[in-house]
Amino acid sequence: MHIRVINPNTTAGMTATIGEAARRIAAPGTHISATQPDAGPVSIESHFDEAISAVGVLEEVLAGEREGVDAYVIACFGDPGLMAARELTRAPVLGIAEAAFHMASLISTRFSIVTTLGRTGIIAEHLLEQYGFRHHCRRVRAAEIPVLDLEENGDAALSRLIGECRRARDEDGIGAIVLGCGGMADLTDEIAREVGLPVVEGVTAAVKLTEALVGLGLGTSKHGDLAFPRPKAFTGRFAHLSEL
Ligand SMILES: NC(=O)NC1=NC(=O)NC1=O
Repeated sequence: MHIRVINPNTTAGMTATIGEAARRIAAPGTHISATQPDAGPVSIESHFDEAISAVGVLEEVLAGEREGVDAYVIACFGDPGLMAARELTRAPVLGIAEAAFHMASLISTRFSIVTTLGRTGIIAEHLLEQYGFRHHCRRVRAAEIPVLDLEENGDAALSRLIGECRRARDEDGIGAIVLGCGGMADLTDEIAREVGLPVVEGVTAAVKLTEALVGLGLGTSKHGDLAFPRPKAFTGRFAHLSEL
C-alpha cells in the first residue's frame, strides 16, 4: 500500500524527519511518500497559519488522487484541512492529533498533551472537544518552543520537552503522554526512556492506523457530509479547482 504523509508546513527538513519516522515503523509492503505544499507557512503556530496551510494540504491530496495513493496522513498537530481532505477521496485520511488521541486512549485512561507553543494549545483543546476526547486529556501543556526549534535547536528543544513531560508525569495523574507536533516524530523513544511513561506520537500512530484501515478495506465514507464536493466554478487563483 502507498501512504502519503503530508507535512502541511513548507520546511523540507521537517518533512524529511516526518518521512523517516513513518518509514521506520511502516509494515513491509507499505510505501511511504512524504510531501509538503509548494507554498505556505514554514511552520504552523496559529489559527492563521493553519488556515493558509489547509489549502496546500488539499492540493497534496488532489495530487495523491491522481497517483493512486491508498491513504493520507496530515502531519501537523492541528489536523489542518482534515474534513475537507476527507471529502476529496475514498481513501482513509487521518490527522496526527486525532490518531494520537485514539491511540493514547487505548493504552491509558488519562493522558496529557505536550505541544510547542502555549498559543497552539487552544487548537489542541478544540480538537479534543471535536473528536470526543476532552475527558481523556488531563492537561494540554506547552514546552514553549517555536516549531522550527525542533529542527534548528534540537538539543535545547528536546531538553525543554523532556522537562515538561516529566512535570506532566509527576503532576497530572496520567498514564501516557501525547506529543503535540509533527516535528517531534523522531523523539518518541528518547522521551519515553527519559520520562518512564508510554509516549504516543501522532505521525507513527497515524501510519499504523491507516495501515489497519486499508487492511480492513475501510476508507472515507462518501455517504453524507464527506461525499465528494458538488462541482462548481472556482475563480481567480483557484480556477483550476473547477475541474474537480
Ligand atoms: N502544535 C504544533 O506544533 N503544530 C505544528 N506546527 C507545525 O508546523 N507542525 C506541527 O505539527
